[in-house]
Amino acid sequence: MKEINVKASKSYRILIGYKIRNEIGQLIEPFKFNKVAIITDVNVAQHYLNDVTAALSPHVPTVSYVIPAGEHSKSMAEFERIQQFLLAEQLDRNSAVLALGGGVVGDLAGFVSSTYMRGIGFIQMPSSLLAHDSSVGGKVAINLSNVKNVIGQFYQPDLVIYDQEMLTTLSDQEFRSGLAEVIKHGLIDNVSLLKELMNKSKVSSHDSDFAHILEASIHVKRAIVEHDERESSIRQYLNFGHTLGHAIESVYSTSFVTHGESVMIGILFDLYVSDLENESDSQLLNQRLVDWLTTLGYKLNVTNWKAEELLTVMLADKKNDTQQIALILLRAYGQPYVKHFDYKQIETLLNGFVEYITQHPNVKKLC
Ligand SMILES: NC(=O)c1ccc[n+]([C@@H]2O[C@H](COP(=O)([O-])OP(=O)(O)OC[C@H]3O[C@@H](n4cnc5c(N)ncnc54)[C@H](O)[C@@H]3O)[C@@H](O)[C@H]2O)c1
Ligand SMILES: O=C(O)C(=O)C[C@@H](O)[C@H](O)[C@H](O)COP(=O)(O)O
Ligand SMILES: [Zn+2]
Repeated sequence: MKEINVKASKSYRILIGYKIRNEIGQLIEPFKFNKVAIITDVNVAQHYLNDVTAALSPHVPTVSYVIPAGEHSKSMAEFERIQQFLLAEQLDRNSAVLALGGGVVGDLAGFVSSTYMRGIGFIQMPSSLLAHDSSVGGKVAINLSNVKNVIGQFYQPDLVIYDQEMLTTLSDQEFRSGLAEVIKHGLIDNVSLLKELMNKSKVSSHDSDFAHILEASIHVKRAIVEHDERESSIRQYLNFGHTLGHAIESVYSTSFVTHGESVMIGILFDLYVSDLENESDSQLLNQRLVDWLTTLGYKLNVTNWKAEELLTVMLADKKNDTQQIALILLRAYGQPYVKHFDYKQIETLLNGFVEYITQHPNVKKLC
């Protein structure tokens, strides 16, 4: 079992290993919770709820609540239903919520645990690759209207338990979604991780170097969170690709686009703008990068660019200041900075990007 320690306002351990879901009972014993409510979604429940319940219940009274899978569960309605459940099950301040699932379950269950009785115990058991990002750092949230994560908190977990075996049941599309955040971490902070990834035409959880890649990616997140837990400065870099990415995720939500796939297009947009700002001959957004991402299966264009709707959503981004839209840009790989633009500038940049990406013959359309 590997261990990574996060030193934030609350310090906690991230434990990573094969089949460690079966050890969850012993692992949470030191916390002496009087009851644990497992929150999971239907897909994850089908694979892993029995195992986790069986491992927990000899150690602590355990109840479970299963939500529908998908982003629409990060809602006020689902938030309220879980709060009602905790109340009915008589959880108290010595109890804990255990999020067994991907980023949706983690964000929602984390927000519930941060608000129920003004905050109870919170254990993260990430089940998707993407959740190597979402389970670390304490951002918990739900969506409102079409704006992502607009109601939320910074609420660090007590413990993160990452059973790598659970990644083997992820679909290719969901794996690719999570890999986008790994590539993001490489681009903003760890160029040797990026180089290692770019030498591969396929990334799989069965790869011999996968554990190393996963840990390197978690370390990027850990280090940034430790430095700026509440996003007053460099934590914004973790939002690389997310200004447009979140807008794509919201505007095309009925087309089953994942978070990571949307963010990957947002990353290309941020690189496109970076190149314009840098005025250098070497292009960060280049044919090699586009070809590599296409080989990995990313679809980097959309059929019908709804520029006005995307811009409206971008205007509600949490990084904005007085209607100035923030983008995370790179001076070079591994050298991020933040720059604000007005609506008209972003509109022009987006039109230019659409023209650029549409010229690439092999680029597929996400939706
Ligand atoms: N809090 C943060 O710091 C942070 C970071 C990144 C993303 N996010 C949020 O995370 C969410 C995306 O997370 P996600 O991609 O994990 O989505 P998700 O939780 O919806 O999981 C993706 C899909 O995979 C299924 N799944 C999960 N684990 C599985 C497994 N082991 N086997 C089979 N199926 C499995 C789920 O049921 C779901 O259908 C978005 O809402 C995003 O905003 C939050
Ligand atoms: O942890 C962070 O900080 C991030 O920005 C990580 C992102 O990958 C993640 O999608 C996060 O949920 C975005 O947060 P938001 O504050 O932009 O809603
Ligand atoms: Zn993200």
